[in-house]
Formats: sequence, C-alpha cells, structure tokens
Amino acid sequence: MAKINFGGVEEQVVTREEFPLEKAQEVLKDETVAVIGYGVQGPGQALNMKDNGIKVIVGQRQPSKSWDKAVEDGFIPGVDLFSIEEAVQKGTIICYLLSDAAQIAVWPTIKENLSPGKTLYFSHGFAVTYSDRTNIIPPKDVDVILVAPKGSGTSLRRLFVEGKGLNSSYAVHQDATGNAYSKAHALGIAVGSGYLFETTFKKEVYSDLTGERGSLMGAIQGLFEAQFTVLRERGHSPSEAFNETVEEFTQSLMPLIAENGMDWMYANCSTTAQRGALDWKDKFRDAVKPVFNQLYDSVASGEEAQRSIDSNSQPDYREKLEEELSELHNSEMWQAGAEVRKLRPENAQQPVES
Ligand SMILES: NC(=O)C1=CN([C@@H]2O[C@H](COP(=O)(O)OP(=O)(O)OC[C@H]3O[C@@H](n4cnc5c(N)ncnc54)[C@H](O)[C@@H]3O)[C@@H](O)[C@H]2O)C=CC1
Ligand SMILES: CC(=O)[C@](C)(O)C(=O)O
Ligand SMILES: [Mg+2]
Ligand SMILES: [Mg+2]
Repeated sequence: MAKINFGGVEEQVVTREEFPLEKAQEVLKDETVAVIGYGVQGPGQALNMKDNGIKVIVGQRQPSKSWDKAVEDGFIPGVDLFSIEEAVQKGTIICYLLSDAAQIAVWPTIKENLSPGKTLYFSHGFAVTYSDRTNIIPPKDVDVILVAPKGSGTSLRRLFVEGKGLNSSYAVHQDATGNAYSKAHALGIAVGSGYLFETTFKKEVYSDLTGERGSLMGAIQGLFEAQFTVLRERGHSPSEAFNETVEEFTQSLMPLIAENGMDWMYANCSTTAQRGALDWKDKFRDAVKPVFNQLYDSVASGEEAQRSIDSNSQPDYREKLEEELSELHNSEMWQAGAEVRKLRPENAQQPVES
C-alpha cells in the first residue's frame, strides 16, 4: 500500500499502480460476483466489473424498471440475470446493492443463501452499523467487506467510460477466510475506483450521512436557497439571482476548486472578491458549525438512520419523494436554472431560418 501524507497525517492508500487491474482479475478469477439490485450503484458497479473482465451476474426482482434496465444494458435473463434468490445461490461474492431500506426487507432471503466461505459486500456501512435497527447480522463464517464509491453510481460509470475513476473507501468487518482484504482491494479496483482509502463500516456511514445531509447535498441547497431568496427579496431578477448563486459556481468557480484548490480559485478572482471572501468565510463557518454538530449527533444517535428506514420503507415512498423533488424542480430558483442551462452555448438551439 502507498503511504500518503494528507496535509500532515499519513494514511495508507491502495492505488492502481500497486494494485493493477491484472492483480484484481487474478484475485477474482474463480469468483462469480452477484450484484443484487440494479438501481443506481448496481449498474455502475456491474458494468464496470464486466468491462474489467470479471464474471458478473445480476439479481433483481421482477417485474421492475431496474430489471428492464439490466436487460437493456445487455444482461440476459437465465444467463447472467436472475431473481435475487437465484443470484445469491449462484454468486460467491454477493454485492448487496439494494436501497438501504430494501436491504432490511430482503435480508432473510440473502441470509438463507449465504453458505460458509462466501463474501458479503456492501457499498455503505449502514446495514451493519445500525444492525440494532436493521437486524442485518451476517453469519460468522462469511467475509463481510465494504467498497463505497464516493459519488453517484452514474458518475462511477461515466468516469470509467471516460478513462477516469472516482475514489472509494473500503473496510473489512469480518475476515472469515483470511482473504477479505485482498477481495476488498480487488473489488474496489474492479468496480472502477481511481484509488481506495481505508475506513470502518461505522466511520463510512457516519461521514457519508453527514456529507450528503451537509455540504454535498442538504447544506448546499440550503445555502443556495438563502442567497437566492435574499437577492430576489432585494429586487434582483431571477436570472441575475440564479447566475450569481448557482451558475457561476458550477460552471466557472467549482471546476477551478476541483482542479487546484480553493486558494487557486481565489487567486483567479479579483482582489475585491478575494478580500470579501476571506473576510466573510469565517462568519459563514461560525454560523453553520453548530448545525453540523447537531447533524453529526443525529447521525451518531441513529436518529437519521431510523428516519430514513421509516420513510423509505413505506409502500408509497417513491410517490412522496417525487412530490418533494417536484417542489424543488418547480421552485423559481430551479425553473430559472432550467432556462439558464438552455442558454449555455453548448445547449443553445440552432437559430431557425426564417
Ligand atoms: N445511489 C448511489 O449512487 C450510492 C449508493 N450507495 C449505496 O449503495 C447501495 C445501493 O444504493 P442505490 O443504488 O442508490 O439503490 P436504489 O435505491 O437505486 O435501489 C436499488 C434496487 O433496489 C430494488 N428494490 C427496492 N426495494 C426493493 C424490495 N423491497 N425488494 C427487492 N428489491 C427492491 C430496486 O428495484 C432497485 O433496483 C445502498 O447501500 C446505498 O447507500 C453508495 C454510494 C452512492
Ligand atoms: C452519492 C453518494 O455517495 C451519496 C450521496 O452518499 C449517496 O447517494 O448515498
Ligand atoms: Mg450515501
Ligand atoms: Mg456517499
């Protein structure tokens, strides 16, 4: 493993250099990887592994949109696409990629078909860490590992196709065979990760739930909404408010942060902007830090997990979710956004000849 100094703290990292794809293929050569669930992570991981020469089968309930998608993506019923039960029986490594709430409902079927020596793989520490709420307690005679791509399954696939790779964290919860670590490393590389950093199931789920509720998804929408609303209330047009809140961030400034860090983005802005950003960043940090602590406490107490289990186990959770998402979609800010996106030169319609 490579030792990397992350800002003063040394960590072990698995890179493609010391764990190349050929090594992953060698570790997995006698394995059949059963990807259970073909929602968002399922397709990304299954297709990347398949393209990387790993024997992959898919287990998915039928009829369902996800089953149809698996067929569209080239999986053939009875050949490499099966019911969940059959796929677990045929697989030696079971990638449990149902939604976290569905994992609870389907667990008895998985457990029944997990014979000794098999590997149970998760992409989230949720099921195992909150086992008092999920009742998912793997038998002692199987390996239990995690590879959690740090991003959407959609990006995992897109970046792989472009020859790039998302990073993933990995962890071993149970090493029954003595080979759990090499399987975790091999699967991490096989699903298309750029590199792997080590974690535990608990650390993965605590940081992941904090991140998605916080700066990655929840906090960012809250922040955008607050600024957009203030600009609108102070008489700015929707296009100006949207451009100054979201479009400039995603199109101009965020790519610069991604490329070379915040200081470099600041360095490429005006001295006026730099002065203001440096003065105001601490005020914003101090305002939201208590909220982040509240969030972390709610994650650590299991409250967030319980809320997610309760709401996502409802039979009509999809309909309710669609309602909430369409509220966002129809808000003035994101309606303005839809128009702004259309006006990007690369999206602009060719002028119609008169
Ligand atoms: N969505 C993402 O990109 C990411 C997801 N993860 C983790 O990966 C795992 C899978 O997540 P997603 O791909 O988002 O799942 P998802 O919400 O897309 O669902 C996957 C599949 O579960 C099936 N399903 C739902 N309810 C079912 C039930 N009662 N019985 C049988 N099948 C059922 C659906 O048909 C669907 O194909 C989760 O542990 C999640 O936390 C981790 C990183 C990112
Ligand atoms: C994409 C990802 O890693 C998230 C946001 O944590 C998730 O979808 O659960
Ligand atoms: Mg998550
Ligand atoms: Mg995540």
